[in-house]
Amino acid sequence: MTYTLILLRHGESEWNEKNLFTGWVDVPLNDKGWGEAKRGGELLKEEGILPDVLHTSLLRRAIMTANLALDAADRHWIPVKRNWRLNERHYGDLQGKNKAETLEQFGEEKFMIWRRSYDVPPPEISAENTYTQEGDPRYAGEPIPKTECLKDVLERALPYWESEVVPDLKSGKTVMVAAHGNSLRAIVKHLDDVADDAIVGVNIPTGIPLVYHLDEETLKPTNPGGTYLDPEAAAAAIQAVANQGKKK
Ligand SMILES: O=C(O)[C@@H](CO)OP(=O)(O)O
Repeated sequence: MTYTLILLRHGESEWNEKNLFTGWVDVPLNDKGWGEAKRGGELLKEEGILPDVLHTSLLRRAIMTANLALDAADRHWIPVKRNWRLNERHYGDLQGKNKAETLEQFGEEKFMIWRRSYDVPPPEISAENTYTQEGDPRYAGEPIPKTECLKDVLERALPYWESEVVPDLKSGKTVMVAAHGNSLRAIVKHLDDVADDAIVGVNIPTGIPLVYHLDEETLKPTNPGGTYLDPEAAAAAIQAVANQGKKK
């Protein structure tokens, strides 16, 4: 027997469109993102892969994507758990900065290390930065990072995975996790045992459900890498995410 897990990255956001580093900044979906989210839900319905429980981050682009997708799949009524541990990677001082301009300013090597390396975080955000999350009530009593590398994201996402997601999977529920490019890369790294230096090449497209079937004993995928419900669209979108530094 296998358990079913659906990973869904939020649809395109206003800052994805503007090519800005986003991180914990709570930006809304754009019109394209709304469409992607609905389409994601339609794909779930067409394939008959229907979530029984939803886990989301505390950011509206993931929350709205899940709402729109579940509505399209007639699963708007399922229980929801939200947690900051599923938030996007905190992008430190890069939050709000243009990706192409950052690449130009610092060069491709540093840009790629900050963006995709496993264990090198971008520079820390200062308390005066407009895009700090200090004082945001949704994080009251929680440690707000000043920056994070993917390793940090994995270390804070894993306790939530183990304590909240795994029990839902083990109870036989089809679990949907609606989150972000880098928090989902962390989960994919964990599931697929992706090596630290290979995770640099993993990009997650917006709004296309990625379905994993997990062995009931090991919780490891019987379909390594997962299965995108629209593989053609996913391949094109993965390339677009990889190229993001290159467009203004
Ligand atoms: O800006 C961000 O927060 C993330 C996801 O959109 O970007 P990147 O793909 O560059 O890590």
